[in-house]
Amino acid sequence: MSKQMSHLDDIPSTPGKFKMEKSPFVHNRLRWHSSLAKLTFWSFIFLGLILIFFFRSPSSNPLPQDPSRRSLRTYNWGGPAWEKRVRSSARVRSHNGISVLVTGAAGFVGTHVSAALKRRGDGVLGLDNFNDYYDPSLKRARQALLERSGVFIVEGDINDSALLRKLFEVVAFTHVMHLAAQAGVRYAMENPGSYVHSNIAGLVSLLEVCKSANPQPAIVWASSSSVYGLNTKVPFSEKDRTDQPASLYAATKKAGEEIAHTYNHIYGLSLTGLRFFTVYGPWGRPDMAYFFFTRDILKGKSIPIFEAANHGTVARDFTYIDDIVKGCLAALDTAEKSTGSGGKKKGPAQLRVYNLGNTSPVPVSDLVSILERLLKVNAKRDIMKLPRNGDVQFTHANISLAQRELGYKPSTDLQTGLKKFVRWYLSYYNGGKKAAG
Ligand SMILES: O=C(O)[C@H]1O[C@H](OP(=O)(O)OP(=O)(O)OC[C@H]2O[C@@H](n3ccc(=O)[nH]c3=O)[C@H](O)[C@@H]2O)[C@H](O)[C@@H](O)[C@@H]1O
Repeated sequence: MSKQMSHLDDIPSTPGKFKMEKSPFVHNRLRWHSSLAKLTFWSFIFLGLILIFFFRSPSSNPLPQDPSRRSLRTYNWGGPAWEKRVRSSARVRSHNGISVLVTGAAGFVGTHVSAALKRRGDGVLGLDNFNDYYDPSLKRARQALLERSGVFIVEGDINDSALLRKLFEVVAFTHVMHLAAQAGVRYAMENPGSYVHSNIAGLVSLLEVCKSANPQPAIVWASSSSVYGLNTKVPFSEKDRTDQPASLYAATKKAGEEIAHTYNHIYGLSLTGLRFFTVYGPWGRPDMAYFFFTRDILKGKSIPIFEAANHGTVARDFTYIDDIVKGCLAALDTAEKSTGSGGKKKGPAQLRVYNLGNTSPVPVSDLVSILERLLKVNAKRDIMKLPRNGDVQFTHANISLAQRELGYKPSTDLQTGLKKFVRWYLSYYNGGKKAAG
């Protein structure tokens, strides 16, 4: 940049005057024209560089988020070959199987749910925008994994109504497993717009298309334990208040639950919200504490461990991915049909919300101790005050409703689950030699 500036500095700001002093009139005119051409030329170069800098800048930021730019991204979809792949991926291969559109299929939970559905013979089509909230190469690796088991992931955004309508034209999905979202509690302060874009506008865009589809699908979607916000009564029950969210992320998930109510009420869509409690496991999300603690312990880097006021314990009801997958499949299997058609409600439809947690909260410092034992490395603990940017002190799920109605019964404790995570982590990142994103 400074080099270009120096070129610009060479060009006099009043070229005519400058040359008048040194040359006869004709020469002056010629030199004036050539200087003007030079000025124009370098101005274009300068402008070009600014544009290149502007468009390239997101990739140099580890968490580049401009949701509007994301939605401007164009995706290639359509055409006979593409439709054939869509149909084949969504084809049901077992007796009584269902055909499911899984949004966020290249995400952590989306990948595991898609693989599980495919394994039992259901039709599965994925949808994902492969955004760069965290290392997209991990999403590509999950995509490759799913591709090997016959699941095609369509590349596109849930805000693209034309694409969603096309998918429903090609396949009469019986169910939608909606897992596409802007996740993460603390990041909401950095990029609030991305939460509104994905968790509110994206949800409405999807429900609009679902309500007009014929037949309407039943929808199961990811809400969050964070809707319990600042509640102090534990364990958290579905009957408890959810009107004091501590982060914008939580507020958008809470808004999602209200939006679900509206679409159920007006259009007869069958809707089930699942409040996930800090899901972890192999192929997990690098923005989550257990994941980047592992990376940083291995690197010998210190890790920030949050502590509440007066050395109060910060704890989470960490829930292993396989238990969550079982809960998701049970929610799909028990979902009743939507009752509307052609955008019109024909009768009351099912509206449900369930906690999917582990029912045994673990302090974050104990999580670190387990990781130290599994990695055989001592962590450099940096005890910090719990930041007031969305974090809550603890979460703890009451799961009796999910137990009763979904047969949900989590069976993996944190020690066992983290062992599986660490084994995956070490093999995926080549024994820690390759850096995690
Ligand atoms: O259960 C949920 O609803 C939410 O669970 C997680 O949110 P969170 O529980 O905050 O998960 P992490 O960011 O992995 O944090 C886990 C624990 O580690 C603590 N932590 C986090 C980051 C850090 O640097 N240090 C630290 O001690 C947090 O306070 C928290 O107690 C997910 O990131 C959300 O997307 C999800 O919706």
